[in-house]
Amino acid sequence: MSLNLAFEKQVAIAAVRRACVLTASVFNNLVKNETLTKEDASPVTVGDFSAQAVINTILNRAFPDDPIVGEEDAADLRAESGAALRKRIVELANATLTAKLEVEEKEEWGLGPNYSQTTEQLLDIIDRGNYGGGRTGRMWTLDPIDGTKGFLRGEQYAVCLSLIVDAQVELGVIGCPNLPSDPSNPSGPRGNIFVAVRGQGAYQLPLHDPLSSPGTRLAIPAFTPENLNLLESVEKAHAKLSFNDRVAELLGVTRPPTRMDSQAKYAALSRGDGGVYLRMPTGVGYREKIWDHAPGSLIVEEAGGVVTDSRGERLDFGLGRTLGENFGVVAAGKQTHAKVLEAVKKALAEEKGQ
Ligand SMILES: Nc1ncnc2c1ncn2[C@@H]1O[C@H](COP(=O)(O)O)[C@@H](O)[C@H]1OP(=O)(O)O
Ligand SMILES: [Mg+2]
Ligand SMILES: [Mg+2]
Ligand SMILES: [Mg+2]
Repeated sequence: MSLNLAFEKQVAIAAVRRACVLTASVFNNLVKNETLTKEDASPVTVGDFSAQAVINTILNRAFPDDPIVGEEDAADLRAESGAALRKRIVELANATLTAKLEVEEKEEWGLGPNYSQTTEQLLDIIDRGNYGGGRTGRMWTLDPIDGTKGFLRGEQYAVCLSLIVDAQVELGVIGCPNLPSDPSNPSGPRGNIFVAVRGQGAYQLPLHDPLSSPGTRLAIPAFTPENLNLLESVEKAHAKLSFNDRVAELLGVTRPPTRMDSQAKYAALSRGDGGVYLRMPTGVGYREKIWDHAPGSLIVEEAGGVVTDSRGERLDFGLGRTLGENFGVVAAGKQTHAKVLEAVKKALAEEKGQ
């Protein structure tokens, strides 16, 4: 049975939209113009912390009892050495929170000109993201900037928020400020929000139009080997790309992979802009974090896809802040997924035989 999460969805979209405006301005002011000196913090750190402060403020006001599993914590900001960074983050978070209300937003969420926060309040609110996760109850997951390397390159990154209830993702929202609205027109308008509520479908909305809900419904198309391609990380340290090449070969894929940073890969897959998202561990013991997969996996499922690990098992969001032992991620449309899983198992067996 689908939960009625209309209010949660409205709040989550508004929170992600505000954070996307913030991160885009950090990029334009601090990254592109290189106004941060070497002694200053990295722009991505400024963006991460202030975006988490903004989203946590809104969640805390709208859902005061809900815990949040967020990527960042304020320990470094509280240190004496964090003074310059702290000042920048407070300025940026307050500028974002006090901006005028959009039609779908409410003052009760701590938004608008009357809601400037103190430094202490903002540090505490960043630390509202320190929940350890678990199997029962409601919790939000937040990655304020996912794909930090892509963010710095001016390429893909994502602001990622989800609501998990009893270890099942029920709501997912991903903001992709740099993703083209129409994949067939890559130089056309950019900036989209992807949203899904379990049982209610997945949708794409333009980032800059707060009245655009519900948006365009997404459905993963069927693929043949000729038009199939893989979505994968840009960063070699994040996934085993040589393994992907072997799987593509086994599947008879001839198109080159699409390399893209962040959970924008799940968004791209959900609209058929790439047929498989394959992310196998590099073997260094890295554990995937729940905030890196929760919203994306629901959006793909609601677009008609299947998301499992390399054993064919569902991702387990009830183990804490991570997904536990890393068996990789295989995401694709229903028909494609079964074939990809078979190829993945074959490639794994080949590796073992070597
Ligand atoms: N060693 C690693 N292996 C896999 N993923 C990693 C590793 N280090 C960081 N990440 C995370 O991988 C995700 C990006 O993957 P991709 O390269 O596919 O876009 C990010 O969430 C990034 O964290 P962060 O959110 O801090 O950028
Ligand atoms: Mg991330
Ligand atoms: Mg991040
Ligand atoms: Mg990070």
